[in-house]
Amino acid sequence: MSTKLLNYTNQSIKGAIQVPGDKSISHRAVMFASMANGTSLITNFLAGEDCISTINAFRSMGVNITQENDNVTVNGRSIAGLKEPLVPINLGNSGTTSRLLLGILAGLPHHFTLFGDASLTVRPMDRIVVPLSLMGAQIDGREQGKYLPLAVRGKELNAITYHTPVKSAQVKSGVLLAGLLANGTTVVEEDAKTRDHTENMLQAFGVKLEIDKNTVSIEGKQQLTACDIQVPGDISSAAFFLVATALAKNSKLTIDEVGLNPTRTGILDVLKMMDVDIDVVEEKTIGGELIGSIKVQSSDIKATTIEGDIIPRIIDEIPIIALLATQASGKTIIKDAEELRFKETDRIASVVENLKALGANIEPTNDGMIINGPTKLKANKTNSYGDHRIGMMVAIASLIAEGTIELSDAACISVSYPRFFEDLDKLIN
Ligand SMILES: O=C(O)C1=C[C@@H](OP(=O)(O)O)[C@@H](O)[C@H](O)C1
Ligand SMILES: C=C(OP(=O)(O)O)C(=O)O
Repeated sequence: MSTKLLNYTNQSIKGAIQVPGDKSISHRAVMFASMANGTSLITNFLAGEDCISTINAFRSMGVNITQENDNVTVNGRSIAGLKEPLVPINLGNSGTTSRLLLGILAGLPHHFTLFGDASLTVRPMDRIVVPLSLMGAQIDGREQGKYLPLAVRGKELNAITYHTPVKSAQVKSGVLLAGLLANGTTVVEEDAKTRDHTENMLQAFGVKLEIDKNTVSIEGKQQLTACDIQVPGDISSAAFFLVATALAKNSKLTIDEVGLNPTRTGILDVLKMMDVDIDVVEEKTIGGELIGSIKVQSSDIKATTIEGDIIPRIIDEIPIIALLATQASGKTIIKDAEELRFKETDRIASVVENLKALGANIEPTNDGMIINGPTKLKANKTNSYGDHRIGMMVAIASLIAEGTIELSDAACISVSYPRFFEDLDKLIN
């Protein structure tokens, strides 16, 4: 296991940066291009481990995909042309690959076996297996298909109307993709709007959808037509440097070409609520995705309460928001975020354990955490437990913690941000 020593104490962040491509959009680009007729070019693809798992899954179904750094060319085979893989599909660490792919495989006339790493194997799959079974899917695994490994025997599927009990873009997307292969019109309703990259990109590939507030309808048996995709920078990766700059002394940073899809920009709302000095410029829309730049500088931070419908819009940013809250004046309360318990780690437990080890005043609750600040942080032993976002949060904590932090399992950061430390080192002076 890789241990990294982190000593960035009192460094400033300065300059301009473009973060790597968006993870959610990169996954979908490979999936939809593989299912399309024709050749699609994906630029600024995130070559992180999770998205490579998606590429490998479609290669095993006979799709010719060439990847050179962040350029990916996909020779789509059409949905009907996807072949039965001869080997089990390894989903690695990727929840997104698992839930979306299950939606596609459930309706193909083949047999599939799927497995993942130790973390993915204990993440819930019943949230997608249950609605797919209602559509006629045959999926089996431990505890009625609650967990990987799973066996899928593809079937003719029928449309459903499904109200998602969890606020999850992965569930919404998996059901919509099954709906694309099914007979009839599938409708997915959600209580709060989750990220809508599936809806945006399916339309770019020529699929017709109806969207009415938090309800999406898709008619089955539509074909996808190849489409070039330019992936915007990942705001979830940018979030680490936004918070780093707000926390570090004499710091000023511009992040260019970053995705500003409103279903993803909850972090910008939270930064404003906490008095962080940021300025956002919206520049263009490509493939239904808004792109622009964000400027941020060192700030005096104020505590806040974060709850309700904003949670799905910041779900992956909560670990780094928790670090910011340790330096805010007052009590920050994060609630309605029980979904954090089902990520690469139980992120309520792993955030609290690591920030406590660094001296923060933070307590877990059932559905979030309470943080009292500001507290001076001090180096200690920390552990990502294989969770990329926990690893990056600890690395950013090192800018304000006194001494050298020891981070166990730092290598997992390459799941979503392989060049994270190179970028951090470039910005420090
Ligand atoms: O659809 C997606 O690309 C994602 C949805 C979210 O998961 P949930 O749908 O489980 O909330 C998010 O945490 C994950 O990083 C990516
Ligand atoms: C939760 C995440 O990803 P996934 O669910 O795809 O593993 C994440 O990237 O923080």
